[in-house]
Amino acid sequence: MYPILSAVGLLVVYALIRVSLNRRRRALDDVHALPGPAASIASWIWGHELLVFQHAATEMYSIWARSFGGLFKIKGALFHPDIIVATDHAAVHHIFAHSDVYVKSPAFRPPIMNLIGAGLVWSEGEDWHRQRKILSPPFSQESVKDMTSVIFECAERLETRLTNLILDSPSKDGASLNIVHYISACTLDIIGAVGLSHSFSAQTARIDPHSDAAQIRASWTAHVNTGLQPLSLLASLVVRAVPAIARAPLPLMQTQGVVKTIVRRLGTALLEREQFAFAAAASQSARAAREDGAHTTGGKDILSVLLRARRLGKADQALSDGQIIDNIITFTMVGHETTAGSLTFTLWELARHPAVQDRLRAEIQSCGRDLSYDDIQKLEFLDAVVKEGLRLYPALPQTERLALEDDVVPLSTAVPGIGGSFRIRKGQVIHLPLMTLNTDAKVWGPDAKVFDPTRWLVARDPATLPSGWSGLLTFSDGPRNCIGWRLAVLEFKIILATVVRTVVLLDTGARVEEKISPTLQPVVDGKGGDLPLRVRLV
Ligand code: HEM
Repeated sequence: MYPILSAVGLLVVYALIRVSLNRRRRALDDVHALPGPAASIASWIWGHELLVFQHAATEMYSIWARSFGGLFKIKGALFHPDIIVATDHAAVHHIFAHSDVYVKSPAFRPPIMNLIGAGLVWSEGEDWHRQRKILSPPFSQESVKDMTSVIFECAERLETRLTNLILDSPSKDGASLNIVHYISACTLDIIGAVGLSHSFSAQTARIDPHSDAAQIRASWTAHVNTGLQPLSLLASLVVRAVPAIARAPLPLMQTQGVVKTIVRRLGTALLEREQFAFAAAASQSARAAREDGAHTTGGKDILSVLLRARRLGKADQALSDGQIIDNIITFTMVGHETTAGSLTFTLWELARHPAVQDRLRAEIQSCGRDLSYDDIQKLEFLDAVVKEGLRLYPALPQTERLALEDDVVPLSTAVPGIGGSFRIRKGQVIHLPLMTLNTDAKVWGPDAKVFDPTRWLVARDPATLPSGWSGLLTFSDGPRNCIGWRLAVLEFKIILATVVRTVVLLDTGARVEEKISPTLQPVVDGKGGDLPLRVRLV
Protein backbone atom coordinates (compact mmCIF):
# COMPACT_ATOMS: atom_id res chain seq x y z
CA MET A 1 0.00 0.00 0.00
CA TYR A 2 2.71 2.45 1.09
CA PRO A 3 4.80 2.06 -2.09
CA ILE A 4 1.71 2.83 -4.24
CA LEU A 5 0.80 5.87 -2.14
CA SER A 6 4.40 7.09 -2.28
CA ALA A 7 4.51 6.65 -6.06
CA VAL A 8 1.22 8.54 -6.50
CA GLY A 9 2.48 11.24 -4.11
CA LEU A 10 5.72 11.60 -6.05
CA LEU A 11 3.81 11.79 -9.34
CA VAL A 12 1.56 14.56 -8.00
CA VAL A 13 4.54 16.56 -6.66
CA TYR A 14 6.40 16.06 -9.97
CA ALA A 15 3.27 17.15 -11.93
CA LEU A 16 2.84 20.31 -9.78
CA ILE A 17 6.50 21.30 -10.23
CA ARG A 18 6.32 20.67 -13.98
CA VAL A 19 3.08 22.64 -14.40
CA SER A 20 4.48 25.60 -12.48
CA LEU A 21 7.76 25.56 -14.48
CA ASN A 22 5.78 25.27 -17.73
CA ARG A 23 3.74 28.39 -16.78
CA ARG A 24 6.91 30.38 -16.15
CA ARG A 25 8.30 29.47 -19.59
CA ARG A 26 5.16 30.71 -21.41
CA ALA A 27 6.05 34.40 -21.20
CA LEU A 28 9.49 33.90 -22.73
CA ASP A 29 8.80 32.07 -25.97
CA ASP A 30 6.29 31.81 -28.80
CA VAL A 31 5.25 28.21 -28.13
CA HIS A 32 2.02 29.18 -26.35
CA ALA A 33 0.88 31.06 -29.50
CA LEU A 34 1.27 28.03 -31.76
CA PRO A 35 -1.73 26.04 -32.94
CA GLY A 36 -1.95 22.34 -32.11
CA PRO A 37 -4.30 19.41 -31.55
CA ALA A 38 -7.03 19.90 -28.92
CA ALA A 39 -6.16 19.26 -25.30
CA SER A 40 -9.33 17.14 -25.12
CA ILE A 41 -7.74 14.39 -27.23
CA ALA A 42 -4.58 14.36 -25.10
CA SER A 43 -4.22 11.92 -22.23
CA TRP A 44 -3.55 13.43 -18.80
CA ILE A 45 -0.32 11.49 -18.37
CA TRP A 46 0.70 10.72 -21.97
CA GLY A 47 -0.22 14.03 -23.61
CA HIS A 48 -0.62 13.56 -27.37
CA GLU A 49 2.28 11.11 -27.54
CA LEU A 50 0.17 8.00 -26.91
CA LEU A 51 -1.88 8.79 -30.04
CA VAL A 52 1.33 9.12 -32.04
CA PHE A 53 2.56 5.73 -30.76
CA GLN A 54 -0.76 4.02 -31.55
CA HIS A 55 -0.75 5.12 -35.19
CA ALA A 56 1.47 4.14 -38.12
CA ALA A 57 4.99 5.68 -38.13
CA THR A 58 4.57 9.49 -38.38
CA GLU A 59 0.89 9.36 -39.45
CA MET A 60 -0.46 11.58 -36.63
CA TYR A 61 2.16 14.27 -37.36
CA SER A 62 1.13 14.22 -41.04
CA ILE A 63 -2.54 14.61 -40.10
CA TRP A 64 -1.80 17.49 -37.71
CA ALA A 65 0.60 19.19 -40.14
CA ARG A 66 -2.24 19.29 -42.69
CA SER A 67 -4.51 21.01 -40.13
CA PHE A 68 -2.05 23.28 -38.31
CA GLY A 69 0.75 23.95 -40.81
CA GLY A 70 4.52 23.61 -40.63
CA LEU A 71 4.94 24.52 -36.96
CA PHE A 72 2.60 23.31 -34.23
CA LYS A 73 2.74 22.14 -30.64
CA ILE A 74 1.67 18.95 -28.93
CA LYS A 75 1.27 18.07 -25.27
CA GLY A 76 4.28 16.06 -24.11
CA ALA A 77 3.92 12.98 -21.93
CA LEU A 78 4.60 13.10 -18.18
CA PHE A 79 3.82 16.84 -17.97
CA HIS A 80 6.74 17.67 -20.22
CA PRO A 81 6.55 21.25 -21.57
CA ASP A 82 4.79 21.40 -24.94
CA ILE A 83 6.84 19.92 -27.78
CA ILE A 84 7.16 21.76 -31.09
CA VAL A 85 6.67 19.70 -34.23
CA ALA A 86 8.43 21.30 -37.22
CA THR A 87 7.90 20.56 -40.90
CA ASP A 88 8.32 24.17 -42.13
CA HIS A 89 11.21 23.97 -44.64
CA ALA A 90 13.15 27.02 -43.42
CA ALA A 91 12.75 26.05 -39.76
CA VAL A 92 13.87 22.45 -40.35
CA HIS A 93 16.86 23.60 -42.39
CA HIS A 94 17.85 26.11 -39.69
CA ILE A 95 17.62 23.52 -36.91
CA PHE A 96 19.71 20.94 -38.80
CA ALA A 97 22.22 23.57 -39.97
CA HIS A 98 22.91 24.72 -36.37
CA SER A 99 23.82 21.34 -34.95
CA ASP A 100 25.84 22.82 -32.09
CA VAL A 101 22.76 24.66 -30.82
CA TYR A 102 20.20 21.90 -31.52
CA VAL A 103 21.47 18.60 -30.12
CA LYS A 104 19.84 15.18 -30.05
CA SER A 105 17.08 15.17 -27.45
CA PRO A 106 17.14 13.36 -24.10
CA ALA A 107 14.48 10.98 -25.45
CA PHE A 108 16.84 9.79 -28.19
CA ARG A 109 20.39 9.86 -26.78
CA PRO A 110 20.12 7.37 -23.86
CA PRO A 111 18.51 4.65 -26.04
CA ILE A 112 21.22 5.27 -28.68
CA MET A 113 23.89 4.82 -25.98
CA ASN A 114 22.21 1.61 -24.79
CA LEU A 115 21.85 0.22 -28.29
CA ILE A 116 25.06 1.19 -30.09
CA GLY A 117 27.30 2.99 -27.58
CA ALA A 118 29.11 6.34 -27.55
CA GLY A 119 30.08 6.39 -31.24
CA LEU A 120 29.37 8.97 -33.91
CA VAL A 121 25.57 8.80 -33.73
CA TRP A 122 25.54 9.48 -29.97
CA SER A 123 28.38 11.98 -29.59
CA GLU A 124 27.90 15.76 -29.33
CA GLY A 125 30.04 18.93 -29.27
CA GLU A 126 33.85 18.67 -29.61
CA ASP A 127 33.76 14.90 -29.26
CA TRP A 128 31.41 14.69 -32.30
CA HIS A 129 33.47 17.17 -34.39
CA ARG A 130 36.60 15.06 -33.86
CA GLN A 131 34.88 11.73 -34.54
CA ARG A 132 33.17 13.04 -37.69
CA LYS A 133 36.44 14.44 -39.07
CA ILE A 134 38.27 11.14 -38.51
CA LEU A 135 35.45 9.02 -39.89
CA SER A 136 34.56 11.04 -43.01
CA PRO A 137 37.26 9.88 -45.53
CA PRO A 138 35.95 6.29 -45.97
CA PHE A 139 32.55 7.75 -46.95
CA SER A 140 33.79 10.10 -49.69
CA GLN A 141 32.49 9.53 -53.23
CA GLU A 142 35.84 8.08 -54.31
CA SER A 143 36.05 5.65 -51.37
CA VAL A 144 32.48 4.48 -51.84
CA LYS A 145 33.09 3.96 -55.57
CA ASP A 146 35.95 1.60 -54.63
CA MET A 147 33.45 -0.53 -52.66
CA THR A 148 31.46 -1.38 -55.81
CA SER A 149 32.92 -4.82 -56.51
CA VAL A 150 32.56 -5.98 -52.88
CA ILE A 151 28.94 -4.82 -52.84
CA PHE A 152 28.29 -6.69 -56.10
CA GLU A 153 29.82 -9.87 -54.62
CA CYS A 154 27.48 -9.71 -51.62
CA ALA A 155 24.46 -8.90 -53.83
CA GLU A 156 25.28 -11.84 -56.11
CA ARG A 157 25.40 -14.12 -53.09
CA LEU A 158 21.86 -12.91 -52.30
CA GLU A 159 20.86 -13.57 -55.92
CA THR A 160 22.21 -17.15 -55.67
CA ARG A 161 20.49 -17.69 -52.33
CA LEU A 162 17.12 -16.60 -53.71
CA THR A 163 17.63 -18.67 -56.88
CA ASN A 164 18.37 -21.81 -54.82
CA LEU A 165 15.40 -21.19 -52.59
CA ILE A 166 13.12 -20.99 -55.63
CA LEU A 167 14.67 -24.08 -57.28
CA ASP A 168 14.27 -26.06 -54.03
CA SER A 169 10.67 -24.98 -53.56
CA PRO A 170 8.12 -27.76 -54.14
CA SER A 171 5.62 -25.19 -55.49
CA LYS A 172 5.50 -24.29 -59.20
CA ASP A 173 4.57 -20.73 -58.17
CA GLY A 174 7.94 -20.09 -56.59
CA ALA A 175 8.89 -19.73 -52.93
CA SER A 176 7.58 -17.75 -49.97
CA LEU A 177 9.98 -15.99 -47.67
CA ASN A 178 10.38 -13.21 -45.13
CA ILE A 179 12.42 -10.85 -47.34
CA VAL A 180 13.67 -8.89 -44.29
CA HIS A 181 15.98 -11.75 -43.26
CA TYR A 182 17.52 -12.09 -46.71
CA ILE A 183 18.14 -8.39 -47.26
CA SER A 184 19.54 -7.70 -43.81
CA ALA A 185 21.91 -10.69 -44.12
CA CYS A 186 23.16 -9.17 -47.38
CA THR A 187 23.64 -5.67 -45.93
CA LEU A 188 25.37 -7.15 -42.85
CA ASP A 189 27.83 -8.93 -45.13
CA ILE A 190 28.41 -5.65 -46.98
CA ILE A 191 29.12 -3.56 -43.89
CA GLY A 192 31.36 -6.35 -42.53
CA ALA A 193 33.41 -6.34 -45.74
CA VAL A 194 33.62 -2.61 -46.46
CA GLY A 195 33.58 -1.40 -42.86
CA LEU A 196 35.61 -3.94 -40.92
CA SER A 197 37.37 -6.21 -43.46
CA HIS A 198 35.42 -8.93 -41.68
CA SER A 199 33.26 -11.67 -43.11
CA PHE A 200 30.04 -12.19 -41.17
CA SER A 201 29.11 -15.04 -43.57
CA ALA A 202 25.50 -14.07 -42.94
CA GLN A 203 24.38 -15.44 -46.30
CA THR A 204 25.47 -19.04 -45.93
CA ALA A 205 22.80 -21.64 -46.74
CA ARG A 206 22.60 -23.10 -43.23
CA ILE A 207 23.60 -20.48 -40.75
CA ASP A 208 24.97 -21.61 -37.38
CA PRO A 209 22.56 -20.25 -34.72
CA HIS A 210 25.58 -19.43 -32.52
CA SER A 211 27.32 -17.37 -35.22
CA ASP A 212 27.63 -13.61 -34.74
CA ALA A 213 25.34 -13.00 -37.72
CA ALA A 214 22.57 -15.24 -36.32
CA GLN A 215 22.87 -13.72 -32.85
CA ILE A 216 22.80 -10.15 -34.17
CA ARG A 217 19.69 -11.00 -36.21
CA ALA A 218 17.93 -12.71 -33.29
CA SER A 219 18.66 -9.97 -30.76
CA TRP A 220 17.74 -7.21 -33.22
CA THR A 221 14.39 -8.92 -33.97
CA ALA A 222 13.77 -9.24 -30.21
CA HIS A 223 14.66 -5.57 -29.80
CA VAL A 224 12.28 -4.54 -32.60
CA ASN A 225 9.43 -6.54 -31.08
CA THR A 226 10.05 -5.19 -27.58
CA GLY A 227 9.88 -1.68 -29.02
CA LEU A 228 6.40 -2.35 -30.41
CA GLN A 229 5.02 -2.99 -26.90
CA PRO A 230 3.22 -0.05 -25.22
CA LEU A 231 5.59 -0.40 -22.28
CA SER A 232 8.42 0.79 -24.53
CA LEU A 233 6.65 4.09 -25.08
CA LEU A 234 6.63 4.48 -21.32
CA ALA A 235 10.37 3.69 -21.21
CA SER A 236 11.38 6.27 -23.82
CA LEU A 237 9.18 8.99 -22.30
CA VAL A 238 10.38 8.32 -18.77
CA VAL A 239 13.94 8.48 -20.11
CA ARG A 240 13.21 11.85 -21.69
CA ALA A 241 11.98 13.13 -18.30
CA VAL A 242 14.73 11.44 -16.26
CA PRO A 243 17.66 10.43 -18.56
CA ALA A 244 19.53 8.59 -15.74
CA ILE A 245 16.82 5.87 -15.80
CA ALA A 246 18.33 4.57 -19.06
CA ARG A 247 21.21 3.15 -17.02
CA ALA A 248 18.92 1.38 -14.55
CA PRO A 249 19.11 -2.43 -14.53
CA LEU A 250 15.51 -2.80 -15.77
CA PRO A 251 14.67 -5.59 -18.26
CA LEU A 252 13.20 -3.09 -20.75
CA MET A 253 16.42 -1.07 -20.79
CA GLN A 254 18.61 -4.17 -20.91
CA THR A 255 17.04 -5.59 -24.12
CA GLN A 256 18.62 -2.69 -25.95
CA GLY A 257 21.99 -3.65 -24.52
CA VAL A 258 21.95 -7.21 -25.90
CA VAL A 259 22.77 -6.18 -29.48
CA LYS A 260 25.56 -3.96 -28.16
CA THR A 261 27.02 -6.77 -26.03
CA ILE A 262 27.19 -9.16 -28.99
CA VAL A 263 28.75 -6.64 -31.36
CA ARG A 264 31.09 -5.32 -28.62
CA ARG A 265 32.56 -8.81 -28.23
CA LEU A 266 33.14 -8.94 -31.98
CA GLY A 267 34.50 -5.37 -32.07
CA THR A 268 36.97 -6.13 -29.28
CA ALA A 269 38.20 -9.22 -31.18
CA LEU A 270 38.57 -7.24 -34.42
CA LEU A 271 40.51 -4.51 -32.66
CA GLU A 272 42.84 -7.08 -31.07
CA ARG A 273 43.29 -8.79 -34.47
CA GLU A 274 44.32 -5.49 -36.05
CA GLN A 275 46.61 -4.52 -33.20
CA PHE A 276 48.27 -7.94 -33.23
CA ALA A 277 48.76 -7.83 -37.02
CA PHE A 278 50.19 -4.35 -36.78
CA ALA A 279 52.58 -5.27 -33.98
CA ALA A 280 53.81 -8.25 -36.00
CA ALA A 281 54.34 -6.11 -39.07
CA ALA A 282 55.97 -3.37 -36.99
CA SER A 283 58.57 -5.76 -35.62
CA GLN A 284 59.58 -6.57 -39.23
CA SER A 285 59.63 -3.04 -40.45
CA ALA A 286 58.59 -0.41 -37.96
CA ARG A 287 59.16 2.44 -40.32
CA ALA A 288 57.24 0.97 -43.27
CA ALA A 289 54.42 -0.03 -41.00
CA ARG A 290 54.08 3.49 -39.61
CA GLU A 291 53.90 5.00 -43.07
CA ASP A 292 51.41 2.45 -44.33
CA GLY A 293 49.23 1.28 -41.47
CA ALA A 294 46.83 0.08 -44.13
CA HIS A 295 48.50 -3.16 -45.03
CA THR A 296 46.78 -5.29 -42.41
CA THR A 297 43.25 -4.65 -43.63
CA GLY A 298 43.47 -3.34 -47.15
CA GLY A 299 43.51 0.14 -45.71
CA LYS A 300 40.26 1.76 -46.80
CA ASP A 301 37.73 0.20 -44.46
CA ILE A 302 36.49 2.17 -41.48
CA LEU A 303 38.43 0.20 -38.89
CA SER A 304 41.73 0.68 -40.76
CA VAL A 305 41.10 4.41 -41.02
CA LEU A 306 40.54 4.65 -37.26
CA LEU A 307 43.64 2.66 -36.43
CA ARG A 308 45.83 4.48 -38.92
CA ALA A 309 44.75 7.84 -37.48
CA ARG A 310 45.85 6.62 -34.07
CA ARG A 311 49.16 5.19 -35.21
CA LEU A 312 50.09 8.39 -36.97
CA GLY A 313 49.99 9.82 -33.49
CA LYS A 314 48.13 13.13 -34.01
CA ALA A 315 46.35 13.71 -30.75
CA ASP A 316 43.39 15.48 -32.37
CA GLN A 317 42.92 12.58 -34.80
CA ALA A 318 42.88 9.64 -32.46
CA LEU A 319 40.08 7.75 -30.81
CA SER A 320 40.51 5.63 -27.70
CA ASP A 321 40.02 1.82 -27.80
CA GLY A 322 36.57 2.32 -26.25
CA GLN A 323 35.54 4.86 -28.89
CA ILE A 324 36.84 2.64 -31.69
CA ILE A 325 34.82 -0.30 -30.38
CA ASP A 326 31.70 1.85 -29.95
CA ASN A 327 32.09 3.01 -33.56
CA ILE A 328 32.45 -0.60 -34.74
CA ILE A 329 29.13 -1.30 -32.97
CA THR A 330 27.62 1.88 -34.42
CA PHE A 331 28.61 1.17 -38.01
CA THR A 332 27.74 -2.51 -37.82
CA MET A 333 24.20 -1.74 -36.68
CA VAL A 334 23.27 1.56 -38.40
CA GLY A 335 25.24 0.52 -41.48
CA HIS A 336 23.07 -2.51 -42.21
CA GLU A 337 19.64 -2.33 -40.57
CA THR A 338 18.80 1.09 -42.03
CA THR A 339 19.52 0.25 -45.65
CA ALA A 340 17.89 -3.17 -45.27
CA GLY A 341 14.72 -1.62 -43.84
CA SER A 342 14.13 0.89 -46.66
CA LEU A 343 15.09 -1.70 -49.25
CA THR A 344 12.63 -4.37 -48.07
CA PHE A 345 9.76 -1.87 -48.24
CA THR A 346 10.88 -0.91 -51.76
CA LEU A 347 10.90 -4.58 -52.86
CA TRP A 348 7.40 -4.91 -51.41
CA GLU A 349 6.25 -1.89 -53.45
CA LEU A 350 7.77 -3.46 -56.59
CA ALA A 351 5.81 -6.65 -55.83
CA ARG A 352 2.64 -4.54 -55.59
CA HIS A 353 3.44 -2.63 -58.80
CA PRO A 354 4.31 -5.26 -61.44
CA ALA A 355 4.42 -2.71 -64.29
CA VAL A 356 7.07 -0.68 -62.42
CA GLN A 357 9.00 -3.89 -61.68
CA ASP A 358 8.89 -4.92 -65.39
CA ARG A 359 10.11 -1.50 -66.51
CA LEU A 360 12.96 -1.60 -64.01
CA ARG A 361 13.95 -5.14 -65.09
CA ALA A 362 13.93 -4.15 -68.77
CA GLU A 363 16.24 -1.22 -68.06
CA ILE A 364 18.67 -3.37 -66.02
CA GLN A 365 18.69 -6.26 -68.50
CA SER A 366 19.40 -3.88 -71.39
CA CYS A 367 22.84 -3.20 -69.84
CA GLY A 368 24.06 -6.80 -69.61
CA ARG A 369 25.27 -8.55 -66.44
CA ASP A 370 28.63 -6.93 -65.76
CA LEU A 371 27.65 -3.52 -64.49
CA SER A 372 30.31 -1.02 -63.43
CA TYR A 373 29.87 1.84 -60.97
CA ASP A 374 29.40 4.24 -63.91
CA ASP A 375 26.81 1.96 -65.60
CA ILE A 376 24.81 1.87 -62.38
CA GLN A 377 24.82 5.67 -62.13
CA LYS A 378 23.42 5.99 -65.67
CA LEU A 379 20.31 3.87 -65.06
CA GLU A 380 17.64 6.55 -64.89
CA PHE A 381 14.67 4.42 -63.88
CA LEU A 382 16.70 2.54 -61.23
CA ASP A 383 17.62 5.94 -59.79
CA ALA A 384 13.93 6.92 -59.78
CA VAL A 385 12.89 3.68 -58.00
CA VAL A 386 15.62 4.14 -55.38
CA LYS A 387 14.61 7.75 -54.69
CA GLU A 388 10.94 6.82 -54.47
CA GLY A 389 11.70 3.97 -52.05
CA LEU A 390 13.83 6.23 -49.88
CA ARG A 391 11.19 9.00 -50.02
CA LEU A 392 8.32 6.81 -48.80
CA TYR A 393 10.30 4.56 -46.45
CA PRO A 394 13.01 6.53 -44.64
CA ALA A 395 14.70 4.08 -42.26
CA LEU A 396 14.71 6.77 -39.55
CA PRO A 397 11.27 8.37 -39.92
CA GLN A 398 11.76 10.92 -37.16
CA THR A 399 14.31 12.62 -34.98
CA GLU A 400 14.22 15.10 -32.12
CA ARG A 401 16.38 18.02 -31.05
CA LEU A 402 16.87 20.01 -27.85
CA ALA A 403 17.74 23.73 -28.03
CA LEU A 404 20.84 24.50 -25.94
CA GLU A 405 20.36 28.27 -26.29
CA ASP A 406 17.62 30.82 -26.88
CA ASP A 407 17.25 31.29 -30.63
CA VAL A 408 15.12 32.85 -33.37
CA VAL A 409 14.09 30.41 -36.09
CA PRO A 410 13.19 31.65 -39.59
CA LEU A 411 9.98 30.33 -41.17
CA SER A 412 9.09 29.69 -44.84
CA THR A 413 5.44 30.34 -44.06
CA ALA A 414 4.46 32.95 -41.47
CA VAL A 415 2.39 31.66 -38.53
CA PRO A 416 -0.70 33.81 -37.73
CA GLY A 417 -0.08 35.80 -34.54
CA ILE A 418 3.67 35.11 -34.63
CA GLY A 419 4.97 36.18 -38.04
CA GLY A 420 7.89 35.04 -40.20
CA SER A 421 10.22 33.96 -37.40
CA PHE A 422 9.84 32.18 -34.10
CA ARG A 423 11.39 32.67 -30.65
CA ILE A 424 12.67 29.48 -29.07
CA ARG A 425 13.84 29.13 -25.47
CA LYS A 426 16.81 27.12 -24.27
CA GLY A 427 15.55 23.66 -23.26
CA GLN A 428 12.81 23.50 -25.92
CA VAL A 429 12.29 20.06 -27.49
CA ILE A 430 11.55 20.06 -31.23
CA HIS A 431 10.27 16.97 -32.98
CA LEU A 432 11.19 16.54 -36.66
CA PRO A 433 9.01 13.96 -38.47
CA LEU A 434 11.20 13.35 -41.53
CA MET A 435 8.69 10.97 -43.10
CA THR A 436 5.95 13.63 -42.90
CA LEU A 437 8.24 16.06 -44.79
CA ASN A 438 8.91 13.39 -47.45
CA THR A 439 5.21 12.80 -48.05
CA ASP A 440 3.91 16.37 -47.88
CA ALA A 441 1.12 16.78 -50.46
CA LYS A 442 2.04 20.49 -50.86
CA VAL A 443 5.41 19.36 -52.25
CA TRP A 444 4.69 15.98 -53.85
CA GLY A 445 1.06 16.46 -54.91
CA PRO A 446 -2.16 14.73 -53.89
CA ASP A 447 -0.65 11.28 -54.62
CA ALA A 448 2.28 11.96 -52.25
CA LYS A 449 1.69 8.68 -50.37
CA VAL A 450 1.62 6.59 -53.58
CA PHE A 451 4.69 4.68 -54.83
CA ASP A 452 5.25 6.21 -58.27
CA PRO A 453 8.91 6.39 -59.39
CA THR A 454 7.92 8.25 -62.58
CA ARG A 455 7.54 11.43 -60.47
CA TRP A 456 11.37 11.53 -60.43
CA LEU A 457 11.56 11.63 -64.24
CA VAL A 458 9.96 15.10 -64.28
CA ALA A 459 12.09 18.11 -63.36
CA ARG A 460 10.98 19.86 -60.16
CA ASP A 461 11.59 23.42 -59.06
CA PRO A 462 14.24 23.07 -56.29
CA ALA A 463 12.74 26.09 -54.50
CA THR A 464 9.63 24.01 -53.70
CA LEU A 465 11.66 21.23 -52.06
CA PRO A 466 13.08 21.10 -48.57
CA SER A 467 16.85 21.11 -48.22
CA GLY A 468 18.45 17.62 -48.05
CA TRP A 469 19.60 14.90 -50.48
CA SER A 470 17.33 15.10 -53.57
CA GLY A 471 14.90 17.33 -51.65
CA LEU A 472 14.28 14.56 -49.12
CA LEU A 473 14.93 14.42 -45.38
CA THR A 474 15.66 10.69 -45.51
CA PHE A 475 19.33 11.25 -44.65
CA SER A 476 18.56 14.32 -42.50
CA ASP A 477 20.39 17.54 -43.39
CA GLY A 478 23.22 19.81 -42.25
CA PRO A 479 26.49 18.84 -40.54
CA ARG A 480 24.91 15.84 -38.78
CA ASN A 481 23.37 14.33 -41.89
CA CYS A 482 23.89 10.63 -42.51
CA ILE A 483 27.61 10.01 -43.03
CA GLY A 484 26.81 6.76 -44.87
CA TRP A 485 24.32 8.11 -47.44
CA ARG A 486 26.51 7.47 -50.51
CA LEU A 487 27.16 3.92 -49.41
CA ALA A 488 23.45 3.38 -48.66
CA VAL A 489 22.37 4.65 -52.10
CA LEU A 490 25.00 2.55 -53.91
CA GLU A 491 24.03 -0.58 -51.95
CA PHE A 492 20.37 0.13 -52.69
CA LYS A 493 21.03 0.38 -56.42
CA ILE A 494 23.28 -2.67 -56.69
CA ILE A 495 21.05 -4.97 -54.59
CA LEU A 496 17.90 -3.87 -56.45
CA ALA A 497 19.53 -4.33 -59.86
CA THR A 498 20.96 -7.75 -58.96
CA VAL A 499 17.74 -9.11 -57.45
CA VAL A 500 15.31 -7.76 -60.04
CA ARG A 501 17.30 -9.01 -63.06
CA THR A 502 16.81 -12.63 -61.84
CA VAL A 503 13.84 -12.75 -59.52
CA VAL A 504 10.18 -11.77 -59.94
CA LEU A 505 8.74 -10.33 -56.72
CA LEU A 506 5.10 -11.16 -55.99
CA ASP A 507 2.78 -9.67 -53.40
CA THR A 508 1.27 -12.09 -50.87
CA GLY A 509 -1.61 -9.74 -49.99
CA ALA A 510 -0.40 -9.57 -46.36
CA ARG A 511 -1.47 -6.42 -44.53
CA VAL A 512 1.78 -4.63 -43.74
CA GLU A 513 1.81 -1.89 -41.09
CA GLU A 514 4.60 0.68 -40.86
CA LYS A 515 5.85 1.15 -37.30
CA ILE A 516 8.87 2.78 -35.68
CA SER A 517 10.92 0.46 -33.47
CA PRO A 518 13.50 2.04 -33.36
CA THR A 519 13.84 2.21 -37.17
CA LEU A 520 10.97 1.91 -39.66
CA GLN A 521 9.69 -1.66 -39.45
CA PRO A 522 7.19 -3.74 -41.41
CA VAL A 523 4.72 -5.32 -38.97
CA VAL A 524 2.46 -8.19 -40.05
CA ASP A 525 -0.10 -9.69 -37.63
CA GLY A 526 1.61 -7.85 -34.77
CA LYS A 527 5.03 -9.30 -35.62
CA GLY A 528 7.81 -6.81 -36.31
CA GLY A 529 10.60 -7.34 -38.85
CA ASP A 530 8.34 -9.48 -41.03
CA LEU A 531 7.54 -8.80 -44.67
CA PRO A 532 6.33 -11.87 -46.56
CA LEU A 533 6.86 -12.01 -50.33
CA ARG A 534 6.65 -14.70 -52.99
CA VAL A 535 9.52 -15.00 -55.43
CA ARG A 536 10.00 -16.90 -58.70
CA LEU A 537 12.65 -16.89 -61.39
CA VAL A 538 12.32 -14.44 -64.28
C1 HEM B 1 18.83 3.91 -46.23
C2 HEM B 1 19.80 3.92 -45.36
C3 HEM B 1 20.05 4.98 -44.33
C4 HEM B 1 19.22 5.97 -43.87
C5 HEM B 1 17.78 6.26 -44.30
C6 HEM B 1 19.94 6.73 -42.88
C7 HEM B 1 19.44 7.84 -42.21
C8 HEM B 1 20.14 8.59 -41.29
C9 HEM B 1 19.62 9.75 -40.60
C10 HEM B 1 18.22 10.33 -40.79
C11 HEM B 1 20.59 10.20 -39.78
C12 HEM B 1 20.47 11.40 -38.81
C13 HEM B 1 19.92 10.92 -37.49
C14 HEM B 1 19.63 12.03 -36.52
O1 HEM B 1 20.18 13.11 -36.65
O2 HEM B 1 18.85 11.81 -35.60
C15 HEM B 1 21.73 9.33 -39.92
C16 HEM B 1 22.91 9.48 -39.25
C17 HEM B 1 23.94 8.58 -39.36
N1 HEM B 1 24.04 7.52 -40.22
FE1 HEM B 1 22.67 6.90 -41.56
N2 HEM B 1 21.19 6.18 -42.74
C18 HEM B 1 21.31 5.13 -43.62
C19 HEM B 1 22.42 4.35 -43.84
C20 HEM B 1 23.60 4.48 -43.19
C21 HEM B 1 24.80 3.72 -43.45
C22 HEM B 1 24.95 2.68 -44.57
C23 HEM B 1 25.73 4.12 -42.55
C24 HEM B 1 27.16 3.68 -42.37
C25 HEM B 1 27.74 2.69 -42.91
C26 HEM B 1 25.12 5.15 -41.72
C27 HEM B 1 25.73 5.78 -40.66
C28 HEM B 1 25.22 6.89 -39.99
C29 HEM B 1 25.93 7.56 -38.91
C30 HEM B 1 27.26 7.16 -38.32
C31 HEM B 1 25.12 8.65 -38.54
C32 HEM B 1 25.45 9.71 -37.50
C33 HEM B 1 26.13 10.87 -38.22
C34 HEM B 1 26.49 12.02 -37.31
O3 HEM B 1 25.77 12.28 -36.36
O4 HEM B 1 27.49 12.69 -37.62
N3 HEM B 1 23.84 5.34 -42.14
N4 HEM B 1 21.43 8.35 -40.86
